[in-house]
Amino acid sequence: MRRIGVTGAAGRMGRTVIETAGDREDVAVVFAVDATDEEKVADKPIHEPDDVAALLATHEPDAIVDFSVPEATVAFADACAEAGVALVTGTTGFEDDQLDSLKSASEDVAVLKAANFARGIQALLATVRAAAGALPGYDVELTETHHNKKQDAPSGTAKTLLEALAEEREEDFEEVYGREGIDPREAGEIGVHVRRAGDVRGEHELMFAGNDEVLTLSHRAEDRGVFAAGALDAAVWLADRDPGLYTFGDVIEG
Ligand SMILES: NC(=O)C1=CN([C@@H]2O[C@H](COP(=O)(O)OP(=O)(O)OC[C@H]3O[C@@H](n4cnc5c(N)ncnc54)[C@H](OP(=O)(O)O)[C@@H]3O)[C@@H](O)[C@H]2O)C=CC1
Ligand SMILES: O=C(O)C1=N[C@H](C(=O)O)C[C@H](O)C1
Repeated sequence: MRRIGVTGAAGRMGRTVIETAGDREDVAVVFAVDATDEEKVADKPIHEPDDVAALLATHEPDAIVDFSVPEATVAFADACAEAGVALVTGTTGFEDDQLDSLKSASEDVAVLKAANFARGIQALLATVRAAAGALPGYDVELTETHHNKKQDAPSGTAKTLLEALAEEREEDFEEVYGREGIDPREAGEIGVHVRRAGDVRGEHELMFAGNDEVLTLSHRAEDRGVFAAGALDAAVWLADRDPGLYTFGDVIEG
């Protein structure tokens, strides 16, 4: 049984992590932290972000599972590094200096950062890499859709998909965000399109078009439970790892 602290616990994902953990026998939530005024989520008392160092010392968790906001994640990573506790974070929207801070923390403890904990996204990444290699010169357009409360755009997953394309595609490309007016597509562009509506959990679609054919690759998360389950799997996997920066792909590969 792995002991888990949850940060961002009162958010959409934090609540789902607590609920999902409650249905599992391999993890137990030993504390919950959020900036909210709410006193409890499920049966877990909510502690203030400033209490994290004390909570780590008192409860000695195996890992923190974090879905919060970038500046908070950086503070939690520093506290984890100080306490020798592994960190799993699904937070997205980091600036470069914040990513550097996570990298620094990973010199002291195991840190796993993933923009998407759905296993289907790992399969999509592998398929996108294969398509990018097999279809040189094809036009590529990426569309992502999320709920109307999402803060960052494009999504962390969209950025990860673009990184995978950049690694595999022979030609350099430039990302173009939406189009308007007289603005014809130029060779080497990848159009990135962001939609925000309702409570869509998360949809990503890549279109490869050329040679009189179109290949469409897409993934749709149907419930936040898929992200929570992946993050908890990652925490169980990460608990005994050496310091370093890990990906969800590392968990899937075993
Ligand atoms: N990797 C993945 O698979 C997934 C990643 N995400 C990412 O996870 C993050 C959270 O998403 P979601 O749950 O929808 O967002 P929410 O806004 O619902 O949740 C974030 C929570 O973090 C809290 N928070 C803000 N500041 C702090 C702080 N300093 N310390 C502790 N908690 C704090 C917020 O409180 P308050 O509202 O009071 O400010 C809120 O309760 C986003 O970056 C999102 O993109 C989401 C789904 C899946
Ligand atoms: O904010 C969300 O909801 C999601 N965020 C992640 C991202 O930015 O890629 C993953 C998922 O699609 C849901």
